[in-house]
Amino acid sequence: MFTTSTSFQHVVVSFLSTTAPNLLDDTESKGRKRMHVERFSDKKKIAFTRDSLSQVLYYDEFVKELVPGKSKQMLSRKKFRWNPEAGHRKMAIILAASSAVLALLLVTATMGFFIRKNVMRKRRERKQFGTLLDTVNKSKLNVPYEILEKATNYFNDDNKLGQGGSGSVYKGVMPDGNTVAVKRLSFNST
Ligand SMILES: Nc1ncnc2c1ncn2[C@@H]1O[C@H](COP(=O)(O)OP(=O)(O)OP(=O)(O)O)[C@@H](O)[C@H]1O
Repeated sequence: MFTTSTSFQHVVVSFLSTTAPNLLDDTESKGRKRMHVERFSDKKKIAFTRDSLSQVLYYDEFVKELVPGKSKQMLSRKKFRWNPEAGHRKMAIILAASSAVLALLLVTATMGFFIRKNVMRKRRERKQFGTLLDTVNKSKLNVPYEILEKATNYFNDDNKLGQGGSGSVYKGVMPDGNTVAVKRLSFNST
């Protein structure tokens, strides 16, 4: 059922369901409770069409947007004020607020993730470096450079055993009498 009243101030609609737009059909509305609805923001223009109303009814907020009027009315023909824009505005505010909160949560979580990852990596590197340093310090091969110089006769060419990709290899005799091969690393800056 969908008609305008004689004063052309109100639109009479069948109040059937907040979720089923198809119930606006004339056949379906027969014998159902009726009420007056008027536009809150623009009473003079009866701008409702069957389409726009059915769209509005489709929203769950429809009932919440209906505010009881003040004048004397029959129970079955209650007058309501309805601001169709209010629902959208409220929805827009809720959407904006939830999006902002969600975005903030996302940014915080992402930052937290990367900070934690960085801290864990540094802790791991420190641990690994510590282990490496320990190994080198405790190793018997941790020999002072001066001893290697003496052992190889100051990296004399006569002691050279060969040439590798990262340096020359020299024969050396350690203070304890052991013969060793010493690689003298050469760093190329180019
Ligand atoms: N223990 C050793 N005893 C005798 N000669 C050695 C010894 N180690 C290396 N050499 C000699 O030094 C040369 C270069 O050895 P090196 O291990 O440096 O080769 P490389 O694998 O090419 O080096 P790099 O690892 O720097 O690329 C060898 O070809 C060999 O002649």
